[in-house]
Amino acid sequence: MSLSSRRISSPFNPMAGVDVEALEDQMRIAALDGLRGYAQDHYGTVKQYHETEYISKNMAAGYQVLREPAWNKGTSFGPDERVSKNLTGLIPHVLESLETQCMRALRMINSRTTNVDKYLYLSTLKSQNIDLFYRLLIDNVAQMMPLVYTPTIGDVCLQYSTLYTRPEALYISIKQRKSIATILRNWPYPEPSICVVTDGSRILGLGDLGVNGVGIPIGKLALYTAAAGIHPEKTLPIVLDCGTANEDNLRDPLYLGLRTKRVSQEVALEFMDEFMTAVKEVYPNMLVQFEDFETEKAFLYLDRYKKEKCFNDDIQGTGAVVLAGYMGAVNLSAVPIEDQRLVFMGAGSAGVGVAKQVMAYYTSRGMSEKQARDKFYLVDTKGLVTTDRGDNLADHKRIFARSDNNGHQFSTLEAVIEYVKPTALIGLTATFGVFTESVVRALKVSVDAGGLGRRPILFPLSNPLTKAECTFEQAMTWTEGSAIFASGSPFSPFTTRIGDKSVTYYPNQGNNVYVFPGLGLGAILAKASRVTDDMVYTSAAALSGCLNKEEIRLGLIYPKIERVRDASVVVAREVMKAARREGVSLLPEETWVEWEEWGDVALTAWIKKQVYDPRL
Ligand SMILES: NC(=O)C1=CN([C@@H]2O[C@H](COP(=O)(O)OP(=O)(O)OC[C@H]3O[C@@H](n4cnc5c(N)ncnc54)[C@H](O)[C@@H]3O)[C@@H](O)[C@H]2O)C=CC1
Ligand SMILES: CC(=O)C(=O)O
Ligand SMILES: [Mg+2]
Repeated sequence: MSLSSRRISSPFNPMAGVDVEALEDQMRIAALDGLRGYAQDHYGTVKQYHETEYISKNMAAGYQVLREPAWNKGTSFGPDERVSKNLTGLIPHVLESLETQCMRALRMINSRTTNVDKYLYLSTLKSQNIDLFYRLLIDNVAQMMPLVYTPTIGDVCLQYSTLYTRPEALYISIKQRKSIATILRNWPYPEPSICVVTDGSRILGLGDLGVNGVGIPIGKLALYTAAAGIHPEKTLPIVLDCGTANEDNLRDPLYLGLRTKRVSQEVALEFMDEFMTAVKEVYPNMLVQFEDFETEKAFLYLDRYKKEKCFNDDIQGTGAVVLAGYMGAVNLSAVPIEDQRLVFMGAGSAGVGVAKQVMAYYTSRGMSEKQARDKFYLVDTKGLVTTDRGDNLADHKRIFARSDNNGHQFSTLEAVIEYVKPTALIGLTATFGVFTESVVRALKVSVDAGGLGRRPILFPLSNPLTKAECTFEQAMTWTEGSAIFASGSPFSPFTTRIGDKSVTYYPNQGNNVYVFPGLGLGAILAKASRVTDDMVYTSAAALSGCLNKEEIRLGLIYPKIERVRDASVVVAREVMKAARREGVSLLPEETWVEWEEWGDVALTAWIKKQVYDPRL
């Protein structure tokens, strides 16, 4: 037996044959078990002895400046600042531009072999130098966004118990429900403008991840800053810990959340009421984005708090972004909008949210609600959603339940396609591969039957990539390149040979990142007292008009991701105007009168002046 295994081999030793390392591991865990519990293991109020004090940037000096990520400029501190802040000698003598620092960071990222490692590097950078992190993200958004957001963030959430090194959010456990206001006040940056909150119950398509879902609010808020320029100090990620149904997490000794089953919906609702009350008390102007709550809670909270300053990204943000893409796709498809028949695979928060937005578009074009609803066929795990299917339909599905099926039920997607002959297929199931070859080919056949040159709309929108209903390559291969394609997470372009020619197809990313940053920015800048349906709808219409000539030439339906910041400004501007129309903007009337005189160009310029754009 090798010495290095540290297995005790002497026959006289009572520990003979014992693997010491394994034993030490067990002992470590046992020791931890003794400690394991919660800092505050009761439901009482936490006493706070003093208010959080915000240190002023101008007062800080030396190491304190370098350690505060919002103040640290690394090697870009100029000579005067180095003197006034006592930094001389604490950093290398060289003076570098932000761009040079970005080059170093890029080189580091490119040297890492896994995406999670790249994420970890970026996350460390964010905790050291916020301006550098955001400059890098903004200038390299196509490369960085998949690292800080879907798909990598999905892996990060799955491994969060192990990857955790430092807090980046507020963690509010249901055990601390009497202290929510105190916890909110402990956030180190004053007066946040926007929070993204989840209870981790449906993280992307990965299910219930409990507090490990916190990566999603962190990632979404990084995009609020990168894609819309909301100042990073004004963003607040929050995870509400209500327990989890995730057995892997419950078993993992490193899991950071409550080690209990998820509390009942009734208790979760009381907790949510307390949370929303505390938010109103502590940060009355803060916009709340609900994110990745499981279906029933998502709809319930959106309805319950509709008079508050909040919106649900999965229902409304996704609805708006897919509507925007659909508007463009209809034009490319050569199928008149009246002839479009849409099959939705997945009838949850996103599926129904999208169907409702598209329906609003139809009714805005003069169709009656019934005529509009007739265009939609929703499918869930039990098949086509019908009024007489025999199960107890969840409330959110009822509006789209078909009653024209003459008693027939359709339990598979193939059967639905055969029956409906759709022109568009939208996937929001969180299930990889449900758009099989036969499904996609059947979609193409039903579209081809309508006439030459018609193109199917195919949106496998589930996240992350491991949950996509089909890949881009599959979509292009099975439709001979004719599908108008959008996916939730980014696919690479696909190049193939047709005869002796090489042809490259370009995918679209149909992700709510094209909407929520601009919607949030618009609501904040307009000082909207709430987010109305019209503001959400307007965000879709605004986004659909954002394509430039090159994007139109390439047959895209969304702006390239490199232009997401331009799109967000347009979305924000139109959302602001919608807030005014709807009477929810609390800006003084004179301001609006002035803007109306100036027009869109001036309002756009004003928005651009308000936003964060790290340049030293
Ligand atoms: N691209 C984007 O911007 C967005 C994408 N999503 C993605 O959409 C997916 C679903 O999200 P939610 O609607 O919030 O989840 P959900 O849990 O509310 O809904 C899922 C729906 O899919 C159905 N379903 C599941 N497996 C199925 C199968 N094999 N066949 C037919 N139906 C099936 C369920 O019955 C349910 O109706 C997730 O993967 C999420 O990441 C969500 C929001 C935005
Ligand atoms: C993109 C997003 O919000 C989701 O997949 O849940
Ligand atoms: Mg989401």
